[in-house]
Amino acid sequence: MLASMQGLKDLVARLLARPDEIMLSLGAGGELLVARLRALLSLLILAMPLIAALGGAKSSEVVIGLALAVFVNLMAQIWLALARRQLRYGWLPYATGTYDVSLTTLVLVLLALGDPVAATNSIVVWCFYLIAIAITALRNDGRLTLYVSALALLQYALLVAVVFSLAPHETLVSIDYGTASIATQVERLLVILMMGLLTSVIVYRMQRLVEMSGNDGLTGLPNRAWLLQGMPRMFETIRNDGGSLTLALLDLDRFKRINDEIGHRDGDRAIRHFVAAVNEILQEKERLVRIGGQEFVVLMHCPIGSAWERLDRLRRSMGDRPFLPESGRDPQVITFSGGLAAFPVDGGHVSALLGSADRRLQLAKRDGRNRVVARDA
Ligand SMILES: Nc1nc2c(ncn2[C@@H]2O[C@H](COP(=O)(O)OP(=O)(O)OP(=O)(O)O)[C@@H](O)[C@H]2O)c(=O)[nH]1
Repeated sequence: MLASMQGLKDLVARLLARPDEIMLSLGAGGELLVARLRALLSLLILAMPLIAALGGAKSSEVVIGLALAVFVNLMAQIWLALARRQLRYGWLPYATGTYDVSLTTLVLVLLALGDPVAATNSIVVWCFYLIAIAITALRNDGRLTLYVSALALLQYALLVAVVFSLAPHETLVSIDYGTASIATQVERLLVILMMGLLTSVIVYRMQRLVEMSGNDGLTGLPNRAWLLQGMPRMFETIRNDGGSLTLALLDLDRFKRINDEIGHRDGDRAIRHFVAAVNEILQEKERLVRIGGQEFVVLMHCPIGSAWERLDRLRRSMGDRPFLPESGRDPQVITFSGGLAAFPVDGGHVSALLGSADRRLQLAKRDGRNRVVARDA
């Protein structure tokens, strides 16, 4: 019971939180997918007034239908152009979500002008509320799903209230659409609510999976997958806003020997001991990433000279904080070697920067380990 309450609290907290950069970047990809889908579906809408004309609809209805279809296509192209700019516009998913829901309401209002029951009993148009909510799952943002669901509930409830209070009682029976009943409308509102809750759970689950695939189980640190996804964005921010970035590649020295001496379990704890020490020197927005067994990357927002000074100070301090194995074996001093590379001087993309840092790490190892190298020999 306590565990399920905790799970629920976690779900709500996560849905209301701002997604991190990786999640937002995946969401921007989802926004582009939605925009492409919308553009494709809008083309199909163009065919509807033409089919209606062939079926003998009134010319005024065909003209209104055609004008609406052209408007929908124009908007779809505008949303597509904006979505192509990826993360540039944080408000875009909210604008497109509002548009999708409001367009559905608008079409229902237009239907209501001809036949009030069409607004309350139409199945096809009403389903677009559910589609608008479902496609928010592709944006990886719980706040967006909650917002679009609440908007759909509110707009549809208002529409129904207006139809029932303004339309004369005898018009609430239609040959084409049947009878408008309050009970059916309450059911429809419940279905919208259920779709909102279901989509929220899908977003929560997707966020958890993305997080798990980008995190290391032993230390909880981001992993190589996270690094490869997150770094291009970090480069872009530095190119646009300025600032310094130094990548440090750190590798524990002779860790095989330490493992042999204290055992694998204590070896794991020694890795966490090292991670805690590095975390202490990190400043805001700097990240430590575990890219391999005993290999780590530190992303530091400072010039390479100060990065070297900070890491070398850490290296020297490791002797003052030996690791105490649980097995009762002798305390172990954990040392590391490091290679540093500055963006963009030593590399303008991930593999070039990692390559420069690795070259310098190998120099540190070759020169006896327990040292940090920031220049090629
Ligand atoms: N306990 C533990 N050991 C690990 C983990 N990942 C890698 N290792 C060990 O780390 C050791 C790395 O050994 P090597 O690559 O030979 O390097 P090294 O002994 O550190 O020597 P140098 O890097 O040359 O200083 C291996 O014995 C791995 O088993 C882990 O998650 N836990």
